[in-house]
Amino acid sequence: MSRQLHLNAFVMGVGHHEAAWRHPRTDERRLLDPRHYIEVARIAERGLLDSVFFADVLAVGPNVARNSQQVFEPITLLSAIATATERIGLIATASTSYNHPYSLARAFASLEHISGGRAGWNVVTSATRDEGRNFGVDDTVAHADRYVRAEEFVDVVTALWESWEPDALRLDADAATFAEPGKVHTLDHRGAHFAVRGPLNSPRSPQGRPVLVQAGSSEAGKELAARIAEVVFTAQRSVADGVAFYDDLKARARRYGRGRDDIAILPGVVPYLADTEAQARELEREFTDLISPDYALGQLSGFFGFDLTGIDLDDRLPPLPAETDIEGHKSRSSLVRALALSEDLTVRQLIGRLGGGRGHRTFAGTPEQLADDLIGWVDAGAADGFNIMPPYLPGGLTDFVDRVVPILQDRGRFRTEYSATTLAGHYGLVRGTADSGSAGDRAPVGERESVLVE
Ligand SMILES: Cc1cc2nc3c(=O)[nH]c(=O)nc-3n(C[C@H](O)[C@H](O)[C@H](O)COP(=O)(O)O)c2cc1C
Repeated sequence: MSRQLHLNAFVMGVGHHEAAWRHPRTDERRLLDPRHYIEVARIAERGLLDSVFFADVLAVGPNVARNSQQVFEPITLLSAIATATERIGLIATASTSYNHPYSLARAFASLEHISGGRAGWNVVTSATRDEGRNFGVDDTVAHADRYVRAEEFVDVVTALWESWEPDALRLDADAATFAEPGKVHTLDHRGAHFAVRGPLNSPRSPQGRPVLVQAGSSEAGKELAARIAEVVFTAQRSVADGVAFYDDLKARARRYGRGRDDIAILPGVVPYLADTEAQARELEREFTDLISPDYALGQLSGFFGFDLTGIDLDDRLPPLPAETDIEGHKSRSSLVRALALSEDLTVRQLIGRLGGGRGHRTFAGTPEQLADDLIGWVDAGAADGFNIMPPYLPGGLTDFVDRVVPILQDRGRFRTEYSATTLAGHYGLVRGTADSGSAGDRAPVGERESVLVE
């Protein structure tokens, strides 16, 4: 049977295009309205998508005057969405650089319980200097150091999630037994960055633990993904690049003893859909025309850690730091540079091309053409599915769900009903919840001094 696609809706404000909030197809007042995000998640659920996903950055974006900002903290927002949806997976971004594993493990465990096993964590290391400055860090933290901390952070969080054995919770009021102490374990973790005793003050969750997602494509990012990620978001612009990334990541995962189906790889795509290709291109142009160059140059400067504001828009990019010298978004800086060089773009043309998805691939065409394209990528071995990034919301997602999903279904490439209740189930992840972890080696709570719980 042909491979089924996995589809995630990447939700950003009133759309991914940086000028979406200024386009008549959106209502910018809805940016601050939780009902907008609930509506978007319900549209995605109506389309039987695997999940919705929210990104997060811990600082105001490059130009607060010129661009709409992400206003809600994702776990908080997804907790509201969880109560208004039934089946769709809920993926939140959270930083390993500016959080603590215990509190983050607890927040995600709460989302797990609130949603009935639909939570996922997009693990990011927070690449920008402005984020550090909000947490007492003045200088950019070295890329390698961020990933070393991330590796330990994820291990501690995972161990906390697994600190309760699946059947530890008894809830037996007659026997006055809330939980079986012998099945709730400490970690006694002492590492380079964290000392965490555990256990987590939240029982094992419905899907065992949240799904781990990763989206960094540098060497260190791919290594982390290969070891721990179950879903990978990535920005690949051509089938050839997609195949190279896909094969590389699956081969790395094999070295960690993981199978090909243990990781779903989802490149991003920003779809402009219309009845004809010409109309779709015209729609894309309408958005491009609304770009504010001063905002776009701020964002471009952020990718390279190099001030490009004030550059002549009709010039080519000046010589820029190499990926090896960039401590921020390594992989995205390489992608943007390659795009500019390969097509000999002026800065004006480059920011036009980046406006829709910050370097992610854009697609302008008919629903049929997009369905063909997506299936083509999967059949070429470049993807297991896609991160759908509507340029405007909710309309861009409605069009995808109403016009592209049915074509994928007719071709037998997408589910016609949910067969699972958990996020891991939607992605077909086989994980041994009952036997995962080596909790048995750790000290049961009953053998420790008692903790006064208030
Ligand atoms: C689809 C997608 C979503 C991302 N979302 C976030 C995000 O919400 N917050 C963030 O700090 N980085 C985000 N990133 C960036 C990566 O997680 C990573 O930090 C960045 O690519 C730099 O990592 P690298 O140097 O390993 O490539 C995202 C990347 C992709 C492809």
